[in-house]
Amino acid sequence: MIRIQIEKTLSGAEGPFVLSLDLCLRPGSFNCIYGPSGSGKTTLLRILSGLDVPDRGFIEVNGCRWFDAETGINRPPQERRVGFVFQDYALFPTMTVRENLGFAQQKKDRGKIDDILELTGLTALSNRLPRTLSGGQQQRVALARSILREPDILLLDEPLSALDEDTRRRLQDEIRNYHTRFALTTLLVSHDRQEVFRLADTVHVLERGRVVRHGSPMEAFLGRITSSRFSFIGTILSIRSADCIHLAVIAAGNELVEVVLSRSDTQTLHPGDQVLVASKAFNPIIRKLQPHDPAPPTF
Ligand SMILES: Nc1ncnc2c1ncn2[C@@H]1O[C@H](COP(=O)(O)OP(=O)(O)OP(=O)(O)O)[C@@H](O)[C@H]1O
Repeated sequence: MIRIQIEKTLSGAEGPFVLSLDLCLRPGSFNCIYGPSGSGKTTLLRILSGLDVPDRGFIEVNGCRWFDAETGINRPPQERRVGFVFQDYALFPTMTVRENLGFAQQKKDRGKIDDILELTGLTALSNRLPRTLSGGQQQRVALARSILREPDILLLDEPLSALDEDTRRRLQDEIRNYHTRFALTTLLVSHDRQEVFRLADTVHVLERGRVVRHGSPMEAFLGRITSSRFSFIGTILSIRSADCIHLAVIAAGNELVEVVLSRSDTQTLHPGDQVLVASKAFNPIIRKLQPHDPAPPTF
């Protein structure tokens, strides 16, 4: 169990505010911190990894205090078993893939590196330098490196946000597989609701340093546990008028859909807005796609 009870005053763009958290992460759980820019998400990850220090509180990992403001305990980063994956990969540019992985190990264990290279599909790339790899391949190396450390907690700070949609999806599946296979306790920071839905068991919605909602992604984002309604979250790409109606083109994952807007919607909605598209009377026909099926049409 990981218990985090901390406070830290931060200097926000609109003045100081307090990052004040009381979180309990179950072993093997996949947790997400979701919130707007500047709400304190990265600071939490920095505090957990020992790169930043809270003003008050404690962090306890599997019964061991990593930080305790009262007793003065503050384990340095190298004594915390943390795997940290950033958006920008943070690989050593002059080291090969294998050397990057070897650097993460305290006791060099070539067999284990071979296993993880195999598992992450990196064996054929093991002697390449990071700059010769695609973004997705580099991030796979960063993930492999963080798993090799056998972390008590895996911290993922918007790890996929620089990648294209297809690569993101593939790596989301891989992250979830590694999380399960290595029985990791994972804390993901993400801006992306679809990513949170795909990956997280529990989401904490952070606003100006405080958790304003938490629960399953369904509970936290939609305020309900189950529903027969059809709904998805997407981003408005454009709004146009055709004859007497207004139409919004909305991107949901890789798909584009066109939705009719009411006149009042056109005054409050703008391109770039994230929206929930829902239909109460939805009676879909559903069929499993086969490998030989053509790609579904986009509208
Ligand atoms: N050590 C610190 N002391 C005081 N203020 C800080 C410190 N570290 C970060 N801040 C401020 O706290 C606020 C939150 O920063 P943080 O990077 O945690 O936000 P975030 O939610 O991760 O944002 P983004 O999504 O844009 O990365 C920012 O205004 C930042 O300038």
